[in-house]
Amino acid sequence: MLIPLVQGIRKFAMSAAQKPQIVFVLGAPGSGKGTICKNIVENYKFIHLSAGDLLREEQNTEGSEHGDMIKEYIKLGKIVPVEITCGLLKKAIEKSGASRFLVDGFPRNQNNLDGWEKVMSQCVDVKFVLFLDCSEEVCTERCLNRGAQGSGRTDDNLDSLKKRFNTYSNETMPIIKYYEGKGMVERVDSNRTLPEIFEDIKKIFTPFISQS
Ligand SMILES: Nc1ncnc2c1ncn2[C@@H]1O[C@H](COP(=O)(O)OP(=O)(O)OP(=O)(O)O)[C@@H](O)[C@H]1O
Ligand SMILES: Nc1ccn([C@@H]2O[C@H](COP(=O)(O)O)[C@@H](O)[C@H]2O)c(=O)n1
Repeated sequence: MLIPLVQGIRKFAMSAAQKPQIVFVLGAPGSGKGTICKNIVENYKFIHLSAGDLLREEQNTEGSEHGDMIKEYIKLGKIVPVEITCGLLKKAIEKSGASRFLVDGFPRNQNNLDGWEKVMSQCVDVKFVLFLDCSEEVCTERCLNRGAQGSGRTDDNLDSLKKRFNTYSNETMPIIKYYEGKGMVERVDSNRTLPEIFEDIKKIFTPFISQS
């Protein structure tokens, strides 16, 4: 049975001023989402929630009814149904009780977005999308290096990466464009070195924190 998303929603209902603030972090596989989120957490008061990490954790949880399905989806670079992913995110947000979250790798497709809006839009405040824009060539090299360095990920190989990039272009880019249309995207060129990227991150997050 899928995790019931509405479970506990009453407990989670809050006044507008108290709603947790969410920044979505999107970009191609290997664009640096996890690395840059870590840097943001070190410098600003955010909790980092990676949808991919939560799914990998669920996949490895003994007795999980979704484990086998998640394993298959990850290897094929396919997007897991939102009931599972949003359920994991919601549970982590509620459990943390923090006020600011970086939600990394979500929403990845229209199903993710619809499921999130249905269940979360009343309880949280999505502030903007941090879009890490990076070429496929650079991203592929980074993921293959990560695999060679022993990431242990089943999808850091050329075959899975091709599929992950197809999913990114066909399903995730339209979501980024949707948020762009709403004037909610902060784009950072993440082909560059980490110090260069962190300079841009500072320019986005310092004013955001001081205004919010
Ligand atoms: N700007 C950068 N320059 C060089 N290497 C980088 C840079 N950013 C990230 N890396 C390295 O590239 C690899 C992928 O980075 P990271 O895991 O942060 O990407 P990601 O977008 O979270 O990937 P995924 O979507 O596959 O989980 C890591 O090994 C990381 O150390
Ligand atoms: N919203 C999401 C996020 C991730 N997945 C699956 O996990 C894989 C790895 O994600 P990373 O963010 O760690 O690269 C991804 O390719 C998907 O299979 C998902 O289904 N939904």
